[in-house]
Amino acid sequence: MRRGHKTRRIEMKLETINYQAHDSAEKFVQSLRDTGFGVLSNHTIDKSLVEAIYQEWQAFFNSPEKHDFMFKPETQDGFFPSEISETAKGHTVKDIKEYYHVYPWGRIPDSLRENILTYYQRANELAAELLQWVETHTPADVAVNYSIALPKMIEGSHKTLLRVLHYPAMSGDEELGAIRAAAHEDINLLTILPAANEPGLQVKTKDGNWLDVPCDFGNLIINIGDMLQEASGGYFPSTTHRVVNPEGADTSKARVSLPLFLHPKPEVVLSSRYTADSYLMERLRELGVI
Ligand SMILES: O=C(O)CCC(=O)C(=O)O
Ligand SMILES: [Fe+2]
Repeated sequence: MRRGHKTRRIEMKLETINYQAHDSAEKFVQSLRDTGFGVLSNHTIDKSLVEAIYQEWQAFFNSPEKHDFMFKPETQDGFFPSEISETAKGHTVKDIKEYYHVYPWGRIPDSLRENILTYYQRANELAAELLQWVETHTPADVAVNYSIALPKMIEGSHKTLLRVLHYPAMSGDEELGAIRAAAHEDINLLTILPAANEPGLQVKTKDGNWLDVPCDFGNLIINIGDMLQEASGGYFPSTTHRVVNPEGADTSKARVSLPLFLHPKPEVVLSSRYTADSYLMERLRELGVI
């Protein structure tokens, strides 16, 4: 799947919302409701910290040291090489990516600890605030179904996952049909993602077109995952997205990105059908990573 069909910009547009504006909460939640995505500028996450993380982790992925941190299937922390990385739900070809799962309790290379854990903490603080925005702007008839307040669901959670993703430069012998990240939905409540160092992220609109997500460096991209869709009875849509391959001169460029997947504590009730734990286990089995 190459970038064959043109991205159209008509029916839907992702507005960038100024975090500092007086009506930012309302606008942000409206954007999540309409598109599954919200893009924030002027937020509290330091650009230079993100830049430093991109650089030092790119060097880590280019070094053989990564193999000393091979992930453990029981705990899911550590390095996931491209040979075993995800195949998106409903797809057969693996994504062209490798990644590292950072948990504060997990293994992290010493030289990378400080920046990544600082980021983990700051991004989680902002995330709690954004979940409060969502809570405040959820209609009462939807909010009655939240088993506890949304920010409470992630408070003290050991499951929230920071993934450092490395999409290598294209080698030319990628598997036919493989892309950097095939179309998928995220599993968790919300995903917080600083704009990556290269473009490629696209979101699927209601009428099936692919739209580029604004990727100005310094933007923060937030999207709804399946757990929030489940907890809100479908009011907040978990929107399909993907990362397309670069073309032309850009094929020689690697891409690094840093999604934080907010996961509730395992015992949190999402709906009459699922707890956070039962939901996650079902999805990880489908992904073939457990
Ligand atoms: O790399 C990106 O920009 C997005 C990655 C993503 O969607 C994911 O890992 O779930
Ligand atoms: Fe995703």
